[in-house]
Amino acid sequence: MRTFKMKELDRLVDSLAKNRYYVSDTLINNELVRALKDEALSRFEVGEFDQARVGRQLTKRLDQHIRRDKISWISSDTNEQTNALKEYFSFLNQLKDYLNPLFYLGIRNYEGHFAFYDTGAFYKKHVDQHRGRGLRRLSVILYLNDMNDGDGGEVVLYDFNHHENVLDTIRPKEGRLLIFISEDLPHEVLTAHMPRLSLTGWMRA
Ligand SMILES: O=C(O)CCC(=O)C(=O)O
Ligand SMILES: [Fe+2]
Repeated sequence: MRTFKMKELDRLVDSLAKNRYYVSDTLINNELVRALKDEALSRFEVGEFDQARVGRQLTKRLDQHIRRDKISWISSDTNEQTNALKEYFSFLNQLKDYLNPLFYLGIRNYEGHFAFYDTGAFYKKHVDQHRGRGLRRLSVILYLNDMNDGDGGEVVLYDFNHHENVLDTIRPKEGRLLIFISEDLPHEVLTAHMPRLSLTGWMRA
């Protein structure tokens, strides 16, 4: 089981407290990233990705105005998980145990899916959790391929006080992990100009 480098966890805590988000290229080891990517690709090959929906009440056409990614949910039942997902869950568990007492987050579980943004796909500005309305505490996104200059697909984070102001623009890179406080940061995914693969999830109370 992976143990953290304390230094990096300290940085994560500082950054979450100060900026509401944290980006790391080293927290998840390369082998695990590779295995998760392989899993995403094999799910894709067997057609396990479905068009993502925004809300049950919306029509499909409206959904496609807001988001165009395709997703494949992961089971939280360890009996149904590959070794790669088991290891990723164990990482999330350790993270939960570390962060809960520091931020009073009360995180108990996790829901997540692989996401595939084909060329032309995007996800318009949104918040993952409206304040006081639900259980998503932390958004955790692991990017599974490199997007280079001109490839699009960057995620834009907006300032928590001034929702019009860009806080940061993050380019996906294989193994890059983005964590942010779900109800604090509006964000969007810019149009991808080449396929973009990620593992997106939420640590929930
Ligand atoms: O993939 C990303 O960078 C963000 C995805 C996202 O915002 C979401 O699925 O809610
Ligand atoms: Fe989101």
